Amino acid sequence: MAIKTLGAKAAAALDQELMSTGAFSIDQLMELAGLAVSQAVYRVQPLEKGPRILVACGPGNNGGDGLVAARHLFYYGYRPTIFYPKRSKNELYQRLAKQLEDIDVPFVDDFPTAMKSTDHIVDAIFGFSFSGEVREPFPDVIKSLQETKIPVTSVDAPSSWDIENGPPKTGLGSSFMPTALVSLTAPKPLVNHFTGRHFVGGRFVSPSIAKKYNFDVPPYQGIDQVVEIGPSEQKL
Ligand SMILES: NC(=O)C1=CN([C@@H]2O[C@H](COP(=O)(O)OP(=O)(O)OC[C@H]3O[C@@H](n4cnc5c(N)ncnc54)[C@H](O)[C@@H]3O)[C@@H](O)[C@H]2O)[C@H](O)CC1
Ligand SMILES: [K+]
Repeated sequence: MAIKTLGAKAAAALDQELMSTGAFSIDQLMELAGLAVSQAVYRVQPLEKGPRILVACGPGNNGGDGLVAARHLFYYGYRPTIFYPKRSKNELYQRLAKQLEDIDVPFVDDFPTAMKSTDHIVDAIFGFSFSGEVREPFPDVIKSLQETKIPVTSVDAPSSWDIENGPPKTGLGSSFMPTALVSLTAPKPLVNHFTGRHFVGGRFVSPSIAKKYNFDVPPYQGIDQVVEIGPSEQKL
């Protein structure tokens, strides 16, 4: 089965549709997206492989997914730490951060130092609204992600990759290949350049919406919020 992809504009339109005619709130979508990410991390980084998870959060909804995933991971028994250098004033993100502070999940300012004592990294910096050159304060973070040997799970997109065209041809991000990627709702065209473990999550898309946007709802099993897509299915 070949997987169909969803471009950046279509992904944003689909999000809007879920929140308008679909009657979902952003909180609901983000909670389900973050839950899916936490389940993918549980598979890539089982607790016995090390419980310390550093979650790098960007300023938008991709970062919000990271905050939600960190909370679920805490309740699974992991020890998350949050790097969240550009905190949004939006009330939703403030509540997500407070929920983590209330369970004593640490927020750190120094990413390279935090990397020295983690077993896994979640890249929730940029998702489908990323474009152009990476701006401050994130270039150093992307550089660290592309150089590290610590496994990285990226949320929706490897941060710094172009949503349609994948990694930059040269320079920052050009050799960033995360261990795992969790595509939310549907894979974006960048997956054609991705060679790691690929999960699809976001088990809230109705059959009619999937049909309208011309992608397949993956075969979720049981109570799973993610499906791992095999290499043969990656090829378009
Ligand atoms: N469909 C779903 O299943 C859901 C997906 N969700 C997640 O939401 C993101 C998309 O969120 P959005 O807020 O639109 O944008 P991003 O988080 O990707 O980034 C926007 C943020 O980043 C800044 N920015 C953009 N480009 C740059 C740059 N070159 N340098 C620095 N900063 C940049 C921009 O200014 C914004 O502040 C999607 O991928 C999913 O992860 C939702 O949770 C809902 C359900
Ligand atoms: K990301």
